[in-house]
Amino acid sequence: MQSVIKVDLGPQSYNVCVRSGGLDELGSLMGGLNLGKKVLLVSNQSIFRHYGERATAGLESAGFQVDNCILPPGEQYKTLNSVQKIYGAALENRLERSSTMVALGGGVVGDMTGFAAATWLRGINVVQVPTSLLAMVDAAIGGKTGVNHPLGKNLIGAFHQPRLVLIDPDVLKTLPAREFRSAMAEVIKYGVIWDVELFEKLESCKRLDQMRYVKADLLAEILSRSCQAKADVVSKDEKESGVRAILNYGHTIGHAVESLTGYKLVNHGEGVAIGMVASSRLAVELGMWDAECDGRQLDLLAKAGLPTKLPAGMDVEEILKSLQLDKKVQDGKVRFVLPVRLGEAAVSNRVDGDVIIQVLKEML
Ligand SMILES: NC(=O)c1ccc[n+]([C@@H]2O[C@H](COP(=O)([O-])OP(=O)(O)OC[C@H]3O[C@@H](n4cnc5c(N)ncnc54)[C@H](O)[C@@H]3O)[C@@H](O)[C@H]2O)c1
Ligand SMILES: O=C(O)C(=O)C[C@@H](O)[C@H](O)[C@H](O)COP(=O)(O)O
Ligand SMILES: [Zn+2]
Repeated sequence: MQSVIKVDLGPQSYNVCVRSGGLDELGSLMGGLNLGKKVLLVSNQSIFRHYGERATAGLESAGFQVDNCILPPGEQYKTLNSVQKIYGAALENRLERSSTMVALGGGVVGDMTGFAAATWLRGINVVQVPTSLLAMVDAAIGGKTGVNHPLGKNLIGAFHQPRLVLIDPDVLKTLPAREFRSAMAEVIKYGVIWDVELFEKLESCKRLDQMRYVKADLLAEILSRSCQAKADVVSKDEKESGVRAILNYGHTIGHAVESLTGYKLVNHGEGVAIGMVASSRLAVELGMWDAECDGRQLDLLAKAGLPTKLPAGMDVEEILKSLQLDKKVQDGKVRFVLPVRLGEAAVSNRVDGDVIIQVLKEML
């Protein structure tokens, strides 16, 4: 599998390179990009155990001087405290303004490394080497970086575009099944908001809950269509002043569920799946989207093995409070991304609290 997708942002443009076995070529691909000599490779313990040696060897053979910073795995560590550890490693290894941080990992490593790179010395280079399907199709592309606040998801962050995104799909062979399922939420998201053909392809696949049931050609198509959708949207609106907000479909309620469950019980993709079910129902209530499409989305999420109900015991009033921390809130009013028709979504501020409560109660 080999393809290149361009994120078109004028002088800040970069490529998303999809290459089987590409991990070994990390150094040579970075070699032509004027990225300085020093590299800080940031990863987590389990990913580094699998892939750290190969990434380091490739970088060193291309002439880079490599140090590393290994963090504990898990969304609960997506904190300023972990970023402080990256700063510590940057200081210890004397990273310079021309140096580069390389994120080798899932979205958690990617978001934190991107944020550390955005802020260290007021901004140094970052290269994203996503290892989870979710990070490949979404998190590594587009330059949103950041960490969680104990009360809210991604409340601290910056836009900082990578210089290169290198996807080696071969590393997915070690990805746990639950993480494959979570990523399918973001893939289905692209189908609903942007790419109706992708949605229909997913519908035609019998099993979507584990990678081994998905044919290699469909997996390749899922990967490239998703990266293309993300690149298209980001290229139109880098900093979410318009159309980019649709990438937040399912995230308003999803983020609330993630943070209220302590970033442990429900992972990102699962939160997004729950949020997509809720947003779709809200859109039906508002007469914006038909019940048949709502049903098709629900079936697809269920087929992918994703949750479609709120976790037991969740307090609807607490969710409502948490929604106020969403970054799309404008003049104190929560705004939702709602589907309009398959392949199209829009931001709405017409959703009243009582309808949200009704929909959430039905999802308990
Ligand atoms: N910046 C963005 O645009 C954006 C987009 C989507 C999601 N995100 C963020 O990404 C995060 C979720 O990302 P995620 O789902 O990758 O979670 P994650 O980074 O926690 O990775 C999930 C788990 O899979 C493991 N893992 C990753 N790759 C592996 C591999 N190849 N082999 C074995 N294990 C592997 C990780 O160690 C971790 O335990 C959330 O914090 C979310 O907010 C950001
Ligand atoms: O790239 C975007 O824009 C997105 O919204 C993609 C989302 O999948 C992603 O989870 C993002 O981190 C959410 O951003 P936030 O601004 O709601 O924190
Ligand atoms: Zn997301």
